[in-house]
Amino acid sequence: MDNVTTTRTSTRIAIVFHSGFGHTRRQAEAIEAGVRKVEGAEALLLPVEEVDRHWDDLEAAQAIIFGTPTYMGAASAAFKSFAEASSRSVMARGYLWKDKLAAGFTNSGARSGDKLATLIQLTLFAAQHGMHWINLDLPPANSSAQGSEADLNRLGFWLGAAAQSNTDEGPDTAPPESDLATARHLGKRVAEAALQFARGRDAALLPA
Ligand SMILES: Cc1cc2nc3c(=O)[nH]c(=O)nc-3n(C[C@H](O)[C@H](O)[C@H](O)COP(=O)(O)O)c2cc1C
Repeated sequence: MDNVTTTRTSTRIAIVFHSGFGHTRRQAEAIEAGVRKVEGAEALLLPVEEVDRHWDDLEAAQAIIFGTPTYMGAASAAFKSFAEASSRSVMARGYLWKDKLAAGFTNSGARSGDKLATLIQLTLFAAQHGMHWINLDLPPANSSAQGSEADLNRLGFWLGAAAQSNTDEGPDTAPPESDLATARHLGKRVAEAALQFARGRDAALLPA
């Protein structure tokens, strides 16, 4: 049974992710929920294990949001495998992702957990494909006496959405709601930007 879900509308946002134990999948599903909030946006939730049957669907997307757990201070081996496969299936066939929008998210056991290294890795991956990176656009929170664990962007990242899952909790309770809300924010932001780009491109193609 195919594990891919889609919602039908016009501008497609693909979410390509790996999750070894289900925590990063929760974050990916929150990103998808954020995309679905935007009228005119279509979400494609795609585990890296199924990418081989969906390269064409990725080519048809206006934006691709990349997600991976942070393992050993970097993207997981399964995500890296997908990234390397894109060299043959996307770059070598004519830089098929050039000028698409890109964004990223990661989840780990520790609060920092060296997640920034993973987000930078995702940014470089997108840049190698000639994509335009969309950042998180949320002020860093939980950094004052008034702050709390319930704050959006409680972990204080700028480059993408971060989540932290206690290592003794399963994906039913981790990551916490604040990190899922942060992920929903990123999904919505990317979908809005993708619609702006798509409409701008359409307008630019009209005769003057
Ligand atoms: C091989 C391995 C390496 C890990 N390395 C890190 C790490 O560098 N930093 C960290 O904070 N957590 C690390 N963790 C913890 C995971 O990031 C954490 O359990 C995460 O929630 C797993 O997400 P998943 O359920 O989507 O696989 C590691 C876990 C594994 C299995």
